[in-house]
Amino acid sequence: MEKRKIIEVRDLVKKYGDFTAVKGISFDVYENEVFGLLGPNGAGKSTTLEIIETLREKTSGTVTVNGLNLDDNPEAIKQLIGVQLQTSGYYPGLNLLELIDLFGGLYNRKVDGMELLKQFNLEDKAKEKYKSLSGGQKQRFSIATTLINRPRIIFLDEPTTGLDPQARRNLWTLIQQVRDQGTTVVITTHYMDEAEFLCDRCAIVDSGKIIALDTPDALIDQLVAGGFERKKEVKLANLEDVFIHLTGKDLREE
Ligand SMILES: Nc1ncnc2c1ncn2[C@@H]1O[C@H](COP(=O)(O)OP(=O)(O)OP(=O)(O)O)[C@@H](O)[C@H]1O
Repeated sequence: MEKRKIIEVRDLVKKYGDFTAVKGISFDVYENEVFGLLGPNGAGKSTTLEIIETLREKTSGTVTVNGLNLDDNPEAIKQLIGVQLQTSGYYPGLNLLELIDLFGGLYNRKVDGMELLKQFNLEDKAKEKYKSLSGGQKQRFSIATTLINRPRIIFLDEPTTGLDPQARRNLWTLIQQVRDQGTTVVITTHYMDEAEFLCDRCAIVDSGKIIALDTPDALIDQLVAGGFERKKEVKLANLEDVFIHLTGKDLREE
């Protein structure tokens, strides 16, 4: 079956003064996939994401979201997307349920806050304040809030930075569940293990250009077909496997 394009980016350029951060990139995101923008610090991932999210002006190029041109329909695009709010938006006096109600009100949506918290394993924290949560819980809450306006697409900028291995794996599973329930997910990351596990397709961005774009498997196969071999013998497990084996898969933060 032909996959439907939900985001189309063509020849996107972003200049900050004399510096060109994004140098004419083009890519499509298909409906219902996890699409990753991978790259080192400063590659232009966040800039690209923020332009599609209507949060940053582009210099040139075309962005289309669900058939809507970004130049003509930014407000309509905002209705279709879910973005992670800055933590400064989490009023310190409110608990998680109250925050969800507040955000729902901003979007003019009635939200079942408890159900949303349950989906992200946070039901026990409903009456807690954001600042009392662990790092993993904060990230889970932040991702939960992207779903409040029932968006078609959510954008997650480095969602697992700073989390321990259990919390990262837990978050990967939750992100896949969000996709499986029908939401397209666009993430940025510079963790290749994360991209390999989580992304259906990914674009590797370097110095403002896309230098490769495919499924993780296809990218690896292309490298191997070109004669690449790892110098070291591949071990059957790595140090993270040892860590998870010894400390268990369960989240520790509760
Ligand atoms: N407001 C700005 N003014 C000037 N330069 C900027 C601005 N925002 C970003 N840049 C520069 O543009 C380049 C791309 O930044 P961007 O944040 O998009 O990269 P990134 O790939 O998301 O990196 P990171 O992983 O570090 O977040 C960097 O060199 C950055 O210094």
